[in-house]
Amino acid sequence: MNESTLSTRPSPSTRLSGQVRIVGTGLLGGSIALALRSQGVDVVLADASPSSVRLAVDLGAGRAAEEGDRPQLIVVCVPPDVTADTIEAELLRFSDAVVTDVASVKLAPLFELQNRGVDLTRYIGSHPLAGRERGGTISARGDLFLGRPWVICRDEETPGWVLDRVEDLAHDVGALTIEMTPEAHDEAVGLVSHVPQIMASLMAKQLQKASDDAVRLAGQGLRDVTRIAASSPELWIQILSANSEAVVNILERIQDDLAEITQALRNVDAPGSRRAIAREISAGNDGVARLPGKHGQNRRFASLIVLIDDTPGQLARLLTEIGELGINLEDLRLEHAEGAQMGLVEFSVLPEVVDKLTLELEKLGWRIAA
Ligand SMILES: NC(=O)C1=CN([C@@H]2O[C@H](COP(=O)(O)OP(=O)(O)OC[C@H]3O[C@@H](n4cnc5c(N)ncnc54)[C@H](O)[C@@H]3O)[C@@H](O)[C@H]2O)C=CC1
Ligand SMILES: O=C(O)C(=O)Cc1ccc(O)cc1
Repeated sequence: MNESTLSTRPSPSTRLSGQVRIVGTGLLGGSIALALRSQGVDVVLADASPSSVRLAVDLGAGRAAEEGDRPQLIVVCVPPDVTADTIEAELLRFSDAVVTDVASVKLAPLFELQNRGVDLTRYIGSHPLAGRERGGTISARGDLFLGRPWVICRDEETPGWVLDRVEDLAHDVGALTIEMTPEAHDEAVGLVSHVPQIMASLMAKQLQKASDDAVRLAGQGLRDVTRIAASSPELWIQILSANSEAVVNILERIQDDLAEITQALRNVDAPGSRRAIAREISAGNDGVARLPGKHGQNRRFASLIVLIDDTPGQLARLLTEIGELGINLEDLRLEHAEGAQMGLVEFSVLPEVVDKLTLELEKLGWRIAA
């Protein structure tokens, strides 16, 4: 698709009605832009790098920003260390637009803006918990946010209409909104995103000097725990230094566990050693069972997650349409994030029909999460 073929008529279920300006057209900005364009939203693109904008336009992510644009919503998708500057500049330049950002840390940019005395009435920080280990416009994907959590950090002073616009953005790209304070957000992502990055990098670092024979034996377990080790050091130095307190607290707890298991393994036959090792592994079993989507997983079946709007009759319509396709469902689980305007329906089906079901449901206009 190119500029001339872009439709600017939103599809009927789309909530945003006006123009959206994306500042920073890399992985996150490009992905948000592609998702909004697929819903028919008018998207304008800006980036410090003109070639990044041109590539995003070529990929069908919108049109280049120009004088006279009147965005109703601006989404700042630049690296964390220039996020506050960019938010301030956008609030000044567009005096009636709502501004949000997607930086992986929420307190540091907020403090920077507050210290400068910027009026933050039209700003809400947010963070989609969706990404990839590779940045850049070329890695952008319109389905990146389907079924993923999108944290919104409002405060008591945030007007309802400002909150609505950011919730509409998350809804239109297929994400599930979760309200949190910036403090709670930074502590939570320390655990679910920032420390996992360090653990993946440290494990992958061990492979640097491993023999070719050892590396050749690598199976899925190693791949699972090291995938995000391919992430950009430039981005992560910014994220980790902006959330160092939360990260250090967790690293210290892990250090204690590492010391315990190392000690037990040093002397496996000492009384209590085996019990200590089993306790660590079994605590890990309990932890992994808490991850959403990990309950009662049945490996005999393939699973498929469909997003439904939180309106009466949606689930019934979905089930009827699957019935009409003649596909048998083995199991069904409905997840409804509190406060979200969407539900996730997870189906279990025989592995040989999952591709057909995905294809047919997409043809019927349903949104399928990755
Ligand atoms: N990479 C990931 O998986 C995720 C990243 N984030 C957050 O999203 C933000 C963007 O990250 P990515 O898209 O991964 O990075 P990226 O490197 O793919 O894209 C960043 C873009 O911002 C542009 N840029 C840099 N400084 C700028 C400035 N002053 N003004 C305008 N444009 C500027 C760059 O040219 C680049 O195109 C970061 O704040 C990051 O913390 C959030 C969720 C996931
Ligand atoms: O690739 C993945 O699975 C990630 O989890 C990427 C990621 C990186 C940074 C974020 O703030 C959120 C998500």
